[in-house]
Amino acid sequence: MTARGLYAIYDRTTLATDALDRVEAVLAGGACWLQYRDKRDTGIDAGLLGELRALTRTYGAQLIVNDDWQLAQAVAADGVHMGQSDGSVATARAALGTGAIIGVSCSGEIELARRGIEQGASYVSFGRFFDSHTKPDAPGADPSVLAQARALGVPVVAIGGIDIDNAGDIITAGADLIAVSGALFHAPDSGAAARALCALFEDTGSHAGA
Ligand SMILES: Cc1ncc(COP(=O)(O)OP(=O)(O)O)c(N)n1
Ligand SMILES: Cc1ncsc1CCOP(=O)(O)O
Repeated sequence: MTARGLYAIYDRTTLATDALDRVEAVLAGGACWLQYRDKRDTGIDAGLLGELRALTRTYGAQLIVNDDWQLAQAVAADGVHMGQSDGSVATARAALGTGAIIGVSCSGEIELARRGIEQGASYVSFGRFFDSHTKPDAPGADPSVLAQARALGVPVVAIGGIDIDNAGDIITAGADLIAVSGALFHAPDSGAAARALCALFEDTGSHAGA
């Protein structure tokens, strides 16, 4: 499993339609992980999740469900992303098993990352690093936390307002994966945006402190 590259956040909340053509373009453009995030109160769209599962399999990408490990299990996703108020990481790990990807939100706090890993998290996510239209009220983080987090021994994810102009700096600062929503799914050409972000990983081989 690749744990370096583009982690696409498919935020159904901010899209007017399913935009599955954009999902496919982003996966064809090289995204290695895709997260399903939906903060609407419209109930679970099993058909949509089935489409995401099929598309990620076609392109060899990992499917991650935000917030809800039971839903991740029900749709045979590869993992779950858990915020600090989404329940126990240890419980999710026990239910999903050792092979599941489990991520935890750490804002800008290395101590949250340590605690998440102790409980079974397999990656840690920091941010928001820049202004985000998707989640404007997310707490901010300083990029220096990414270099610190590399010592923890799990993939380090960066999120929040990342786009083609700032992603290189965030990768250089220590991110293994850049989690991106708006700059992919609200771009004029989602496939071109994905290809450009993925290409940064070829150009940016080394990390701060590595
Ligand atoms: C990769 C990644 N990192 C952080 C978040 C934020 O998750 P959470 O804290 O659960 O907040 P919401 O996304 O639920 O608003 C994420 N989704 N993905
Ligand atoms: C879910 C989330 N958590 C912190 S920032 C963010 C939004 C990411 O989306 P964008 O790439 O559009 O800022």
